[in-house]
Amino acid sequence: RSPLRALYHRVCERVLKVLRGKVCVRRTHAYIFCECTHGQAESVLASFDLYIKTHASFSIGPEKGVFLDEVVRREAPLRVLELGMHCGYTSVRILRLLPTSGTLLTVEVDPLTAEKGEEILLVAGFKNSQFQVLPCSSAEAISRLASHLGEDLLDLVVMDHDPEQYLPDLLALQRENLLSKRSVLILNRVAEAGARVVLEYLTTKPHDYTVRQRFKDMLEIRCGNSESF
Ligand SMILES: C[S@@+](CC[C@H](N)C(=O)[O-])C[C@H]1O[C@@H](n2cnc3c(N)ncnc32)[C@H](O)[C@@H]1O
Repeated sequence: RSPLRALYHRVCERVLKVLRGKVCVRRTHAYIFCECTHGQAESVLASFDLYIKTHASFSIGPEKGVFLDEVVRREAPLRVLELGMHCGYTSVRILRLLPTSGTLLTVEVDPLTAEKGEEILLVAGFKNSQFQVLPCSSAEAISRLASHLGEDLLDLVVMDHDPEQYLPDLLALQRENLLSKRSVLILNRVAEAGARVVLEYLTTKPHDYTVRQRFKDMLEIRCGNSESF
């Protein structure tokens, strides 16, 4: 495709995105459900990636997705908590890379979104033994988490729900003793004003948290200082 034609396509995609307006959970779900090959996680992700070119979306998208993939591959986490599932894009990315005995607990406050997101995880071919959707607020989910995890601790926590909740939820995870010195946190949308307090907090705790890497407005944070890596 010539550079001029590629530019024309990008402009058309942008225009369509603006004309179609706000993020719509039902529309996203219907598109993915119809376009993807059922049972194939990669096809579900490809459909999401196509959809977000021409529709408003909350999905982290393929670039930050690759950053997240790299962390999941490296850490091979057994217990993962995701706060803010939305339609399940990030959940599918994580689930497809988990070790066989790995499980994902994913939290979504909006009941309709939680239902539609769960359907997408099933469409992608994952089983209820691999994931659980908690249709409640992050605060409620964290207060009940110990009963889901038993003796286990969280290896990976992905926060992409409400940046104003990142700090209260991190403090709640600490209070409930759900994190270890090897836990990894991924925080998305840290450029938003609401995330400022959590970033300030992290800088006051250099022995407890280390920012390991950043991609755009997504951060990887390791619990513990760099000597414990
Ligand atoms: C930006 S979207 C997440 C997108 C997702 N990471 C992806 O890539 O598909 C944020 C989601 O978090 C949910 N949410 C917002 N506040 C929440 C809270 N306090 N607890 C749980 N979910 C919340 C919203 O309803 C929304 O679906």
